[in-house]
Amino acid sequence: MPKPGEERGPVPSIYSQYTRASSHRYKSAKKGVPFNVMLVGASGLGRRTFLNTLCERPIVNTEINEGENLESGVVEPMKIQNYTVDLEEDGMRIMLNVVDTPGFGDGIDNSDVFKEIQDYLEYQFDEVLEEENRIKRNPKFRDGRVHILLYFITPTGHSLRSLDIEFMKRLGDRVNIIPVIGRADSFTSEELRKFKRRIMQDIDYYRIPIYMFPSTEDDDDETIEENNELRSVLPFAVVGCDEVLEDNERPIRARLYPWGAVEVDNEEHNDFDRLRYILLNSHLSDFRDITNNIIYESYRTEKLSAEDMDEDEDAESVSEHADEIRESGNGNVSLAV
Ligand SMILES: Nc1nc2c(ncn2[C@@H]2O[C@H](COP(=O)(O)OP(=O)(O)OP(=O)(O)O)[C@@H](O)[C@H]2O)c(=O)[nH]1
Repeated sequence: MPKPGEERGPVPSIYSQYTRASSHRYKSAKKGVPFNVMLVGASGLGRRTFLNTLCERPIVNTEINEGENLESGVVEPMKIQNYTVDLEEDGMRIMLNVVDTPGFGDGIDNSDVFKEIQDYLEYQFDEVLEEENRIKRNPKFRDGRVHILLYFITPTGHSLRSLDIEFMKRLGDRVNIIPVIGRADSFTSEELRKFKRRIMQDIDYYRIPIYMFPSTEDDDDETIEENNELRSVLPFAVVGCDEVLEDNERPIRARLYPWGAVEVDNEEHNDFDRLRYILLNSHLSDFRDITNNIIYESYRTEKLSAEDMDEDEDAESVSEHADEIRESGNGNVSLAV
């Protein structure tokens, strides 16, 4: 078996079926595009600060520390919290719904937490499936399918933890996952480069199906080049900050340290700006299309085939039962199925 970092074949991926179904950007800007993002990661990695930074307003009060009970040894169960906010990006209205998961990974056994998130994702698919099967559609139906899950990796400088590997492996075929290094200002440039490389080696070695900026045959050179470039940035190293500083009359979002400032929107300091752009602008339609055309479709096929199989098994056992009765000499059989 090859070691992490050694060459392996391509990761079997849901994205191999991907053909870009729509144009790169939504032009129907006025109506608004619903976009659902999930944030998952251990406590204290800056998920909630990231949410405020992304939305450029205080959506969640980061003064309240969701993970504060950890220090006293009390492990609170994970919560699933929704935040909705209307954003405007480049003339396009985005109805953003962010699903946060405070308490993720705080326990010793996290299998219940994985299941809870999986159930949440699948419940959204089931809701759509039910809606599609209705004779009369509900005009107010809200599609809650999660288009992208940002998975926050702890900035250890080592490799992925088994929690990260198990989680992303388990849910990679239910949602587009982008790994993100939280609190990335804890690294020097060289440390960050090595840490990123190590994580991508693990992702490759453990065959974790993350969103790898797939290109299709129909893509133009510019899109292919852009995707190649973004792939090389993975995982995105982000810094979050609620504070805005006025510097030479230009507002700057920065974390201030005795030795200097880390600017949130400065590409040389971290990848926040790039990630924000792909989420709310360049790749928003891809995330939605892949969710609808590949991930949801494969869930739907899986679910309907399982139901068909259950029905076939029921029918088979009824017919076997009927055969038994016939063989036992009672010819008048009437069975309710
Ligand atoms: N150094 C550094 N600290 C950060 C960053 N983002 C947030 N923090 C700080 O980290 C602490 C936790 O931030 P939160 O945003 O509440 O983290 P969380 O992941 O939501 O964690 P819980 O609230 O425990 O669920 C706060 O003190 C933040 O100010 C960052 O990019 N770099």
